[in-house]
Amino acid sequence: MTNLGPVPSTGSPLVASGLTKVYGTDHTATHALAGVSLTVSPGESVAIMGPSGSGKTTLLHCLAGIIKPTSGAVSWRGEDLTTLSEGRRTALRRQDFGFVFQSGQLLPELPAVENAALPLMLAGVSRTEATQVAARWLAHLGLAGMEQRRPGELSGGQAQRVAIARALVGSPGVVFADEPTGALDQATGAEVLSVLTGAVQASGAALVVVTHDAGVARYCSRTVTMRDGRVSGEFFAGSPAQQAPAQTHVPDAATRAAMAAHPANGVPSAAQAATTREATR
Ligand SMILES: Nc1ncnc2c1ncn2[C@@H]1O[C@H](COP(=O)(O)OP(=O)(O)OP(=O)(O)O)[C@@H](O)[C@H]1O
Repeated sequence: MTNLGPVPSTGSPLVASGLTKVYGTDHTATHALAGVSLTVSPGESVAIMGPSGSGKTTLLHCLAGIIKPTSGAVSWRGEDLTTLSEGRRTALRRQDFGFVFQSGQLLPELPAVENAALPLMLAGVSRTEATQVAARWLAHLGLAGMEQRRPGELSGGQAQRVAIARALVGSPGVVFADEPTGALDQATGAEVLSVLTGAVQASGAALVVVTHDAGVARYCSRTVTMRDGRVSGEFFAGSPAQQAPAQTHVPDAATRAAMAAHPANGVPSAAQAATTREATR
């Protein structure tokens, strides 16, 4: 489980069906999800976009088993996350999923390599082995020589690379990223997205990324747009939205913005991503 290297994208998809989520009750009720069905296949990268309040983070949290939907199911490797106990969901999240958030997720007192190694140590891997694997991921992500730096001694982009390493050390089936570039300037954000998608692809995991950044479509195999708690559009890398098997066929503003940012030649390979990293260093 601790080898670093390409892993075949096999296994079962993550399947959400008929998700609804209502926060609060009666007059305070917010219908954050109003019936969302989504399948994330092994190895694919899905960007979730849409206006503020459209339900993107709520969807991500339901898919990842962080919160339970009000109704609907999330099927993963033969289990329905929505029916599991809190303890079992926590264990499954640690074992099968990786997470990258906007910022603030690293422990300030730990060096980069130990921050990246944490999921393995929590899973019972020895400190020596865990830090070796983490160091290999840090090197793969362009941070060789920075293993002993604490988060306060890293730039925002470097800190996000440590967070990406941490999300990947445990060989997760799915990596969930919520606004991973939200705290970064545009150039650094693009670089981090390139690193994130390239590394997740190299690991064989699937990626679900919530973002406001239309440029993210450049790096993902599929973009799903949301509005008012529903999927409002969907398109695939290299395909015009009109040809995609979308749930709604009229692309909304977020879809059009993402399409406009999409290059004609589709998703960059891991090698291209690495080239981008080299070029931007
Ligand atoms: N814990 C909560 N309690 C009550 N309402 C919530 C809670 N979390 C989210 N909401 C509401 O649910 C709706 C969807 O929120 P969500 O955070 O999923 O949207 P989003 O698309 O991710 O927004 P943003 O882009 O601003 O982060 C919003 O109206 C929000 O105010």
